[in-house]
Amino acid sequence: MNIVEVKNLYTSFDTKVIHNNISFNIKKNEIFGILGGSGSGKTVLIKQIVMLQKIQKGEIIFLNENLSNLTLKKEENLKLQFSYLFQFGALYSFLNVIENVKVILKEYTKLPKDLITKIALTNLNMAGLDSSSAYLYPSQLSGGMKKKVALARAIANQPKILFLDEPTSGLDPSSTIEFNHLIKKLRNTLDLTIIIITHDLDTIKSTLDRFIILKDAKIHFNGTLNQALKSEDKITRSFLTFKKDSYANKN
Ligand SMILES: Nc1ncnc2c1ncn2[C@@H]1O[C@H](COP(=O)(O)OP(=O)(O)OP(=O)(O)O)[C@@H](O)[C@H]1O
Repeated sequence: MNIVEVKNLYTSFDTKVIHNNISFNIKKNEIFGILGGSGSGKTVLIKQIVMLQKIQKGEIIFLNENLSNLTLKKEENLKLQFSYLFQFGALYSFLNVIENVKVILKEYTKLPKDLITKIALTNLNMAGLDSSSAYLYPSQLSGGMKKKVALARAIANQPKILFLDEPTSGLDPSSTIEFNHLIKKLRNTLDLTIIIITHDLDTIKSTLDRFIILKDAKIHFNGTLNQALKSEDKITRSFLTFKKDSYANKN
């Protein structure tokens, strides 16, 4: 089953074409990667799928709904089905960890306070944090812990789909590996479909089921890691190596 179908999507700003009739699908339960150099249109693409940016030409079918002709009610309904973790997914600095998670539960549910606290703690545990971190403030957390709190918040409203924009940026290699494990675990335990914008080699190699590479406003590659590893195309391969001057790392 397809969760997202992008059909002949065309996007331009002024005279610059960002997506030139691109088409691809994202399947249920996939961990799907969107790769591409800086400015290749990855964030715009995700923003169009999550209805934060207008579709200019072409179609996006999201959970069987055509985003170009949604009623307000359908749009509201769709928005309940996913979470979007922004690139610098900031926490509220004036709220402690558990309050940061509770914000979402208070907004989306009418559950009693003690149950909200229990659910928030469960979400924190699922995101790899134990209850001893629950009453710390963001300024007292490491970068990796902040990402986990943001992830706990993103899963609090029980989404079916999670969009992550460069979730491991700024993390050291071991925190990156830990975060990638967590993403896979969450996909399995919560039956999620996860869509990730990433440049991270560990994420590409260990976490993604399939990915696309955007280049020159087109889909340059669409396939699995194994298919990419067999490819002789230089650009595709540059996303699989750490070479300092590679296309993927020019950012
Ligand atoms: N609302 C907008 N108006 C005009 N131009 C825009 C708008 N949004 C994005 N762009 C331009 O579209 C291009 C693609 O932007 P986008 O943010 O999708 O790139 P990206 O692939 O996510 O890059 P990065 O990896 O650097 O985050 C960029 O040239 C950007 O300046």
